[in-house]
Amino acid sequence: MPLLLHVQNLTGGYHADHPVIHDINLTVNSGEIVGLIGLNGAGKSTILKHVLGLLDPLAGEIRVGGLTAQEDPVQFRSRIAYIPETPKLYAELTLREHLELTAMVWQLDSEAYKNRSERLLELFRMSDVLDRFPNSFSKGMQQKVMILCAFLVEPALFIVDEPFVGLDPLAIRSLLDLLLEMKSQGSAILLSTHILGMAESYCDRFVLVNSGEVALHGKLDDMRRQAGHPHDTLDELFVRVARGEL
Ligand SMILES: Nc1ncnc2c1ncn2[C@@H]1O[C@H](COP(=O)(O)OP(=O)(O)OP(=O)(O)O)[C@@H](O)[C@H]1O
Repeated sequence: MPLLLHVQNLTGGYHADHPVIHDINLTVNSGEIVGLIGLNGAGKSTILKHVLGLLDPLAGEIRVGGLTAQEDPVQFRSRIAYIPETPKLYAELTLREHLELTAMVWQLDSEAYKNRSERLLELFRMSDVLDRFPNSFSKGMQQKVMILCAFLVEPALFIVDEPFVGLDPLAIRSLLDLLLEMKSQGSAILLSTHILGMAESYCDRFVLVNSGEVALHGKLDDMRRQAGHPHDTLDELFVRVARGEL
């Protein structure tokens, strides 16, 4: 499996004199879902912001398909679609215009746009609100706009930050099915979530961060071995790390 995302010795944060993540190493291969998990404030979103190129590393390096954001910001960014924790929408654009703008920026051809958008709108039951403005949408519907835009692009790398909050069970199922579909088509997916049962079922590997550092990583069995608790669930390992037992 080709290496898609390579984060090497990343130290970073919001102020040069106050790093909040330290010496982070993680990889995501093509065709793989990696779960990024940790307590509130552990540093997950900060890692994701660095991967997206929204923050500059204080030390270390991030490569997507072999390229850093500094070498070629446009190419770097074009390989990534991001589903943020909180929907970020344009109040003055309808759902249709959000989709059209996304297609334009990512230079989708009209056939791919038509096929993908029709399927996604139907899957997430949003066809009827195509010409409405998102500020009239519920929170879950707003989250769906972000999801539709990301899956429209079908990028090499998906960055997904706590996407399940506010979604109804049908939408959660559709999102998980789509992530599995993208994975089988060769996309790499880095998924941050607090829903550990879901992470355990869907992720191939994990990176468990605690206080800005990687505490455990690998497949569930690797982490059990690192922790010395061969029968733990992901949830039990998480609690041990959070309590400072490991
Ligand atoms: N915009 C910001 N400016 C300064 N510090 C920040 C900012 N955002 C987050 N932090 C700090 O960075 C640290 C890591 O926060 P981060 O948002 O990465 O955690 P998280 O693991 O994503 O948490 P959560 O599960 O609550 O989303 C925390 O100490 C937080 O206070």
